[in-house]
Amino acid sequence: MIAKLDASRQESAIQVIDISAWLDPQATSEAREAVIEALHFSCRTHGFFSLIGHGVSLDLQRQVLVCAKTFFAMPMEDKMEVSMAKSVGMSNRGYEVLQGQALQPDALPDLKEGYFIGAEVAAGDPRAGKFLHGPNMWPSTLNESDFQTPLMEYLSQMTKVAELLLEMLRQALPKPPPEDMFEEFKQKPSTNLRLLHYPPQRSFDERQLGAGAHTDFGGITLLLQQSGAPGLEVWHPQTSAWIPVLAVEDHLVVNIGDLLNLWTNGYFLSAVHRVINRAPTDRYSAPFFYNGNTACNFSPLDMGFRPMNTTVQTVEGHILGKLKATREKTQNAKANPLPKNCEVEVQS
Ligand SMILES: O=C(O)CCC(=O)C(=O)O
Ligand SMILES: [Fe+2]
Repeated sequence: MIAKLDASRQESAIQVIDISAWLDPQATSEAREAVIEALHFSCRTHGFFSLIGHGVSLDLQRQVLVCAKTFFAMPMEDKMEVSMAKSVGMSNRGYEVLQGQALQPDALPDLKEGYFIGAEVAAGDPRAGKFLHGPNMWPSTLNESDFQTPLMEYLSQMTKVAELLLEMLRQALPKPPPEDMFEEFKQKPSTNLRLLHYPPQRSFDERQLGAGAHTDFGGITLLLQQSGAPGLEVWHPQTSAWIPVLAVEDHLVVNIGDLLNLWTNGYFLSAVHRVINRAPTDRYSAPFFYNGNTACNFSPLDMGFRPMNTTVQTVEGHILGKLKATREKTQNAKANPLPKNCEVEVQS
């Protein structure tokens, strides 16, 4: 059952956090401490916040959204030239067709199409083809300087912002763990950028969403939204309400993924979220996922507030386990098919 949007929360309780004090060598320790406190609050209440003062130029952010519009406006044959089916092994690169993903097992396939790139791992590298590692696939019809260059520059800048956030999040923990907590995790990290396009939603079927309700499996996500084109909603279990997240220019929406939730033994929240494009116009967004070194071992920290789960696993094992569980739920949902007029084939 999909709950109704809570209109009284239109202003959104998702906090705006300005981290410029962490990029300014002249900033006072009080100013830096205030940022840590704000992060602590947001990661304990929603696991979501809206980031400003991140140092990424507005021009580059706009270029990324232009890249998304340009890519999705191409003829289908040009998009299929870089179809994900052609990507190396489990690298997860390239184009995913509309309704090619079903993030919510009991809903219809997502009303979105996507194009995925990540940290470049050459075909000859021993990691190529392993989960989330491999060469990017660039459409031959687009100019390198207009497409590949800004996207790779953005990926690189997002990686730096994510790593700065990790350090701040470490300091936001009540008993800050050792400084090297994320050292191995940050070595050759798996990073992914997705360009997404959500056409206007015309279906009145409540199981039709742009992106079904889900949590992100990795470490941390930084989302660029087209300003004035909202659609992202965060589930707030305490009030059983979907909180809309505003789409404001220069704001990057950050959320904690399941990996950091588990690593902090549940201290930082990984919130369920979804997207519905209720507007009559197209919506474009670009989430960046920082999954860290997929071979890195981690086990939950003792936060002193709930029983410990001491299982040690790799980042890859964790994410693949999450994917497997979602696939199994989807299979179960398929075993109880939807009414005929709602059936849509899920493509993998
Ligand atoms: O497009 C958005 O606003 C969010 C997408 C998202 O949650 C995801 O890709 O994990
Ligand atoms: Fe997500």
